[in-house]
Amino acid sequence: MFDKRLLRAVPKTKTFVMKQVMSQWIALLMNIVFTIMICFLFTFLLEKRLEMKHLIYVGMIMIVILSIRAKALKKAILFSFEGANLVKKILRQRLFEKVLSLGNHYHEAVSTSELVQLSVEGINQLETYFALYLPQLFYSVLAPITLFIVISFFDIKSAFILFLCVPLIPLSIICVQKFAKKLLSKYWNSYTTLGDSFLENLQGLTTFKIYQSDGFKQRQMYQEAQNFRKVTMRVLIMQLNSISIMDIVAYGGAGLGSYMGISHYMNESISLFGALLIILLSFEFFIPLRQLGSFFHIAMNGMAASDKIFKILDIENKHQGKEMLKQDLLNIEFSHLSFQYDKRPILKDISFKIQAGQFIGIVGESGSGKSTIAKLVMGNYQHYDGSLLIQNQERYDIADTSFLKRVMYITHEPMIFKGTLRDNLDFYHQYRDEELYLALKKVSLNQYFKQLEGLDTLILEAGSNLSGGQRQRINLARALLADSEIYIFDEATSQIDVESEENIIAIIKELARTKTIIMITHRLSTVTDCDEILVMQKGQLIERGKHQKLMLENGVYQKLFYQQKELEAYQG
Ligand SMILES: Nc1ncnc2c1ncn2[C@@H]1O[C@H](COP(=O)(O)OP(=O)(O)OP(=O)(O)O)[C@@H](O)[C@H]1O
Repeated sequence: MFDKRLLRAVPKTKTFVMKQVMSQWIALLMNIVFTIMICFLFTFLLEKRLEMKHLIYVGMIMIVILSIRAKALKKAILFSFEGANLVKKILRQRLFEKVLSLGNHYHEAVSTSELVQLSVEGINQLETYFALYLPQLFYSVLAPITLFIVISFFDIKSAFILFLCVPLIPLSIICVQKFAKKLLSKYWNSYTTLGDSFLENLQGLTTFKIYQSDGFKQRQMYQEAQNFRKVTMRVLIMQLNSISIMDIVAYGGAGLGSYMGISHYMNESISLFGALLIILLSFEFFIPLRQLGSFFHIAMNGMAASDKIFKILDIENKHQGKEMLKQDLLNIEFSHLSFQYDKRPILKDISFKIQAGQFIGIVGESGSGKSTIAKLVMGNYQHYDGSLLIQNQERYDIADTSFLKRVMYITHEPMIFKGTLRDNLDFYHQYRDEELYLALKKVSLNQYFKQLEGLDTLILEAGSNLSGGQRQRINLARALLADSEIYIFDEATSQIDVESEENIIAIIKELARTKTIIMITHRLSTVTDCDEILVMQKGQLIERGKHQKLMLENGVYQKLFYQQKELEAYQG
């Protein structure tokens, strides 16, 4: 009935649960005393023995009892709130740390939308598990035992019968649990699938509109939404049915208790006071378990989410390199390196060396493995054969923190955030305005932004108020400010206007005088000045050398170069 792993995941929560149970128990004791006082008053009233002094004493005791009860309940709510907050904080932190440890390739293990749904709604649902269900579970054991002891002083038979009925509720919960677990797992799958499609369809809405397939996508999503609705309804039906069974047990049991109290009074085996107490307390007997049943269904939903959360937490971490790089310049050496994605060979026996300060071009047909080379250098993948050395140390042994602050990876998808231009250029607000303007000048954007609000110009989400070229130039200005040792440009000039492309290529060539540059590109005309060009084909390094040398070789590079020249002349 409770998930040990969840408890182990947040051990500190035990204290809050225990404190909450104790507060609820104190409230129950006060309830019992309150009921005894009521029974006392009624008995005296019915037996015509009630006097003013009784009313005053009982009234005073009741005020004290009610104030203690209110305080205990307030404390219980407070502990529940604090415990829930702790659980949410710790679980979200653990998920966040997990994603960080998986690195920038976390989405290969878990989709972003699933992660968002689990860390927001999934963990919220777990709040009910820790704050309501778990304390109620312990309280539901403690409360009937306490009531059993109290009632047994007046009528041991009734106490036993009531006590025997109590396990019927947990039994019905256990019966439902197995079925509910499967159903809730389906519910979460359907929920995250819908979330994935929603996010993807929203992002691709313009593309669907252009291809006039938005109607088709809408129908697909409608179907997924219908599936989600159906499974939600099945969950609700299951919950309602199970609550109805628990109600029958609870009210049936309380009715039985009342009947026992009355019949034992009628055959004079108990006093009027005892009979009244049994009738009133027999309802108390079942309330905690009945409430447990209601919490159980919401908690089950949280438990289903927790299965998914643990699945993410269980993903094997990337090997964390610990070696720190020396201050010396960084050389990169691939030696007989082979790499596979899902057993599909992508790079085959690659060997080359990049000396610090060199300008290297990597070219080749689409899908030949160029970006994979860059990603291996960035440490995104570690399961390669052969070796990849940086300063003569294996890449996977090097601490990312030590390497990544000395290398910059610029792709054709610049990440631009909502905020000011300054926020986008300078995340930590560490540069002076002159430095920021100098970087903007290098990418020919200073005049443009000066006409607007300068560094305070507001940039919309994903840079939607900028052109593709402007976005990439801001990205480049940010990279220039970082003043890294190695710059990797991966198709950084594709998908932008000619003016921006020329500007960026000129900057890269200027940068190549002082930095190590790896330029991955389709456009061979941009790598003619390189110290070495690596030509890739189907995962193999088939040609290498300077432009002039490769042009004399009558190979793939030369062929590609002339093909592109011809195409450019035709377009021009
Ligand atoms: N995450 C991935 N999982 C599985 N296969 C992948 C993954 N990323 C890339 N690939 C495959 O690896 C091969 C090499 O991809 P890579 O991106 O390195 O090629 P590329 O030469 O940079 O291509 P392009 O010039 O089109 O960018 C491709 O066949 C691609 O389908």
